[in-house]
Amino acid sequence: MTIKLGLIGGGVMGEALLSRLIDRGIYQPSEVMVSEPQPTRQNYLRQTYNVNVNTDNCVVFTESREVVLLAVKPQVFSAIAQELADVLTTKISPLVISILAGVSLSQLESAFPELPVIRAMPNTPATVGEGITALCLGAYTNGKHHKLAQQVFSAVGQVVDVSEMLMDAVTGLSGSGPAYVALMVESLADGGVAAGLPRGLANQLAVQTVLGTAKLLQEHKIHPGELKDRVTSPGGTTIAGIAQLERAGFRSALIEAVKASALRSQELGQ
Ligand SMILES: NC(=O)C1=CN([C@@H]2O[C@H](COP(=O)(O)OP(=O)(O)OC[C@H]3O[C@@H](n4cnc5c(N)ncnc54)[C@H](OP(=O)(O)O)[C@@H]3O)[C@@H](O)[C@H]2O)C=CC1
Ligand SMILES: O=C(O)[C@@H]1CCC=N1
Repeated sequence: MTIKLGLIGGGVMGEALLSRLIDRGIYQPSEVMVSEPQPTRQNYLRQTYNVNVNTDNCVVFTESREVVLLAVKPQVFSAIAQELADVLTTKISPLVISILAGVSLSQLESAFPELPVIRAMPNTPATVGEGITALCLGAYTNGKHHKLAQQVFSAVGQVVDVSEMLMDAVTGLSGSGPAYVALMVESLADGGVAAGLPRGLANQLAVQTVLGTAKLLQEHKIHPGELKDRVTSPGGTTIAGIAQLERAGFRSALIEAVKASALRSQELGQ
């Protein structure tokens, strides 16, 4: 069977994308080859997804006919680029898609000269098809490459095209954002426990509150401020809670978190 998708790095994000792409039938397991250094992880990926697994990134690259997805840490990017340098050819090349935080199109195009590359920033809700991925296209891509990337990432959620100057900000917001939301859910549940709720019920209330609020904002397309006003009765419970959040600098903390993450993304690309 021809390998269509090569995945270099089958960690958290690589697996999130892999699981959904296979589940949706975008790629058959036999059409996928993953490279991973650790034998335990290799066995896990082979057994869980029935995909081909290899330790040699060059084999994964040369065998892949459609897409090579780079999903390693940005810190190992140059080592991988050096490894692959010998097998690069402009004759038949897969589309290279990098999801590495901070690594720029110009760095990708220096590593893969004259090859079609796309810089993408997905997020972990991709695992359940509720991700959002920002794409920016390299100079050697064409409409077919763009369509292919859209097909891959629309299988795991929404897709937006952005100019590269926005990619660090996207990383700070939607790339890292699931961690901030998870922290908020955990804290809401802790608050519920502090107020006397059993842990299981507190977790359920916290998760569903965040999920339902997001769905309401999305489906009714209302401004978050308006929704806040709808919940806030005069002299009621919510305004007492909001006053406390404002005292603790809640909004500012989130703004600064997104800015710090965007800055770190910029640093990782230097
Ligand atoms: N996690 C997230 O929410 C998101 C991550 N990203 C980006 O995705 C990339 C991967 O992140 P994440 O999945 O969290 O990280 P992980 O560490 O979970 O995954 C990276 C994987 O690559 C493997 N690896 C290390 N060296 C090599 C190598 N030389 N060849 C092949 N595989 C190798 C690692 O193995 P080992 O552990 O043994 O070193 C690991 O399994 C990062 O660049 C990150 O910026 C983008 C969006 C969201
Ligand atoms: O924390 C990180 O660096 C990666 C990039 C976006 C989400 N996780």
